[in-house]
Amino acid sequence: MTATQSTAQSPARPGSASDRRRFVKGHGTQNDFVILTDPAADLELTEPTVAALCDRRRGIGADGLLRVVRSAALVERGVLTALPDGVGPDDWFMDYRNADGSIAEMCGNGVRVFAHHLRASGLVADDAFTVGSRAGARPVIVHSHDEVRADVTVEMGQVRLDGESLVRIGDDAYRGAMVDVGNPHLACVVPDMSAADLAAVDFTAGVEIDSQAFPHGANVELVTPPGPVDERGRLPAAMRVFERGVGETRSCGTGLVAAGAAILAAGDQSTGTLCITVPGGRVEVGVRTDGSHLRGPSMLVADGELRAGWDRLPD
Ligand SMILES: N[C@@H](CCC[C@H](N)C(=O)O)C(=O)O
Repeated sequence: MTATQSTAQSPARPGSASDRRRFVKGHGTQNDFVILTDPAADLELTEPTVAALCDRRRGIGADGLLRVVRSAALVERGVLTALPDGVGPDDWFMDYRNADGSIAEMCGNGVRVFAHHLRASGLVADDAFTVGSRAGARPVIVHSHDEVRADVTVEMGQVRLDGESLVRIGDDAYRGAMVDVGNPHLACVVPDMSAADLAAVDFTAGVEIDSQAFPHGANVELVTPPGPVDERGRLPAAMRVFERGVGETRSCGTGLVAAGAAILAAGDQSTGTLCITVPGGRVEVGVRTDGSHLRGPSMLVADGELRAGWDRLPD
């Protein structure tokens, strides 16, 4: 990862190359991220570099990378051609990359962890603020936080359902709703599927979507039909996810919202609140006619510093 001139031997000063090698590791319901704070977009995040950093053997290991950067800096550096809808030049921008190095428009769990990091590091002093993403502005509320834990709601924007498609997983085919939550999803509510059936699905048998329906790929969710509403009026369900650019992850925030919308649509409803369990925990999803929200935990588990030249292969 090149960050202008290396200052490997000098002490860290704000904005120095050494600062830009500092990272935080965090997760939202075990969807895990490496966070790099790079306000002026000095880092050159190439696909191979991000993939190496997210690799669980060669690098730190994560489902994705979150670069913390000022929105205006991404435009100045040509990473973005223009500010996305509703994003101001001074907003902190979540520059999200999947573990394979590819860019994705949005990451719901990522926004929770990103907001927690901004708040815990003092980069933001309020509990309510806006995070920029390629899918547009994402307002957040940090209900509570300390250095390690937070409870965060993200306003996830409009959910769009647009027809149906199929996915093959091994020898089985599942039909699902094509859902746009800023990024593409195929959310399959599988009739009669129990939580035990869901746990037994083998994603390693191969996951094949229709590339004509999803020319840019898609994230795939398998979801149980909902149970009876809980004491807070929320529909409970369980979900597993196979993410574009990553593989199976233990949670996916945009996928949870897509699953929520698909569950409601399967019951001929377009609005409602759900409590969805994933392998990494549980979150609340709300779908309204004018938007949606995701509420759940964030954990920041470690701070560290990459060594200069970490990404150079041995001779
Ligand atoms: N884990 C994320 C989604 C990350 C992006 C996704 N893999 C894609 O390529 O669209 C989430 O929490 O939403």
